[in-house]
Amino acid sequence: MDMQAQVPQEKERDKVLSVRGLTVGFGNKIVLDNLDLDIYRGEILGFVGASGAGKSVLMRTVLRLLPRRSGTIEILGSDYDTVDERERMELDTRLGVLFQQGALFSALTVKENIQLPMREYLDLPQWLMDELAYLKLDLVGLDADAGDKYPSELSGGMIKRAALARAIALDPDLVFLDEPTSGLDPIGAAEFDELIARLRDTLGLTVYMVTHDLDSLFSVCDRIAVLGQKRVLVEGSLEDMLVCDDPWVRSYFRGKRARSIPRPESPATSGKVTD
Ligand SMILES: Nc1ncnc2c1ncn2[C@@H]1O[C@H](COP(=O)(O)OP(=O)(O)OP(=O)(O)O)[C@@H](O)[C@H]1O
Repeated sequence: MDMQAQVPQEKERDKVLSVRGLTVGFGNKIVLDNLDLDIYRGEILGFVGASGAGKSVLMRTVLRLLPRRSGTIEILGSDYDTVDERERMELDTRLGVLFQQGALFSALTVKENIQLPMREYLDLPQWLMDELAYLKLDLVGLDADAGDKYPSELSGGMIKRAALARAIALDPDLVFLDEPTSGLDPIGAAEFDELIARLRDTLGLTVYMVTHDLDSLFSVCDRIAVLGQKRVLVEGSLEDMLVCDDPWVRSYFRGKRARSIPRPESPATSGKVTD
């Protein structure tokens, strides 16, 4: 038998999220119109776009926090609309989220915040949830002591790390990070970027990162998608962004702010601008 014939020459990359024809609006205002987006396993996707373009709306819609007018959303190959309630809960556990302000509950300790998703979705004894919470704290570079503190007792950087620990509480496949480095000083932001890259490497996480932070885009993102004109206007590598002729992309990646950031050696092909 010809074994060669059984091995696909080019296996399609594993999609963790696939959005097709997504339209979202509020009243008369359409924010996203017929948008398509894929995220592949193990990548860090940086998602950028002008303020008000709809980055948060897209993230919240994918998380089912906002209704959509049309379109399909597949998580790990399953369509939310066609699975039953049990499978939907299972899919929810495969996603982790870090909202922009950290969004920890102020009346709960860090450990209790991390354990919230465990209480909601799993049925585990307290001692095991404690062990897991300490494991997550360690993974995000926080000491065990931080577990007993309240959010108000933490620095901004520690709050981000604690919120990340909660986002990975259920060992998700895909984490959504909404401007994770906003409010951090450049060193804190660079350390947080390194942490995200490390978690991707050690846990095999896939990361969807909404960001305005050019340093993050230049240092940790494998692929960049730009939201504009109510859809994904252009997607590709950083090199693709640097040679893209769209005016917003050009001023964002090649404007004054970007000048001090080291450029890759050789820009490759032009970014894929979608119709
Ligand atoms: N719940 C809502 N009701 C009505 N309009 C909304 C709602 N949420 C968002 N919008 C509108 O949708 C548009 C996109 O908002 P969104 O917050 O997604 O932008 P963004 O790209 O995340 O911006 P930024 O970078 O400033 O955070 C804005 O015009 C906003 O006013």
